[in-house]
Amino acid sequence: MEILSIAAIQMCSVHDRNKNLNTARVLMEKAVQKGARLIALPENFSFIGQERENITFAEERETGEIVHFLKKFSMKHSVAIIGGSVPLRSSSKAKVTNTCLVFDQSGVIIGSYDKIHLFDFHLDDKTVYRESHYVKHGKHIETVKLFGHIMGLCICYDLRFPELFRKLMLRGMEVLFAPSAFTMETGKDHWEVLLRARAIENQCYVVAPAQYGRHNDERISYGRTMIIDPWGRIMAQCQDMEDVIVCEIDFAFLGEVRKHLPCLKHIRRKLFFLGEA
Ligand SMILES: O=C(O)CNC(=O)[C@H](CS)NC(=O)CCC(=O)C(=O)O
Repeated sequence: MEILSIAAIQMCSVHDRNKNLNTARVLMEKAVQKGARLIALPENFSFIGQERENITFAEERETGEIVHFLKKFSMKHSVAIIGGSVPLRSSSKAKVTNTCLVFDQSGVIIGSYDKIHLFDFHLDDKTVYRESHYVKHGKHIETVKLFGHIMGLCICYDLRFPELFRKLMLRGMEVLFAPSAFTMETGKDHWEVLLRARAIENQCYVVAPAQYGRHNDERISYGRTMIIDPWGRIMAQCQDMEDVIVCEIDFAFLGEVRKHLPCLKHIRRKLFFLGEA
């Protein structure tokens, strides 16, 4: 299939899980009405509260409540879902994994990615993030095949580590998904630049569903959910509110970009230790 309609959803998730799931459902239904065959949700769409509470809500990969919600939606509407991220139980009681689950059009989990780089950030005494205190580092990169095309996965803070995307590209990535919750402080200067750089240097589509707005007294996310083409142009961008965008991803265009500007063929793999994908 050369053209694929993909939706990216922007939410302002809060402490109330039912409310978040309802919002997600309404926005995902809008995406279906607009013709999307694949829907991507933001990081931690089901819950944003105190960091540690993620441990309380962590669920099992196959049987959890959120997992069930996504599976049911996928089956009902025959759409594939990139499930933003959800906290899943890990081998350690004190830590969860920050995991992106991928469902095919029939609701089957066909892949998952555990966030590798964790956001430990000290802006000032009011703004401190210590993700590694309650999340276990992921250890593997992940690509999945949907609609005959290769999709790469990352989450939020991962965007700052370009070696991850080189590896994904060498595995054949055509679309990168980057479910996120960038902070207002960093997002205003870095978000768009990081995403467009990833698209330009790997000549792939980038779909970046984000959290937007004030979640609680301490926390504001930057938003600006966007979909970017392999030439680095922004195809669509959410308004500053809960919103959904849908774009037609054109794999023939991706082929044209790679043919006319063959920089991926000019990589000096040995010099930069990029032998194995
Ligand atoms: O913990 C939650 O509830 C949701 N998860 C997040 O907000 C995560 C971990 S704290 N945020 C980021 O990775 C922001 C990265 C970022 O803003 C940057 O790289 O500048």
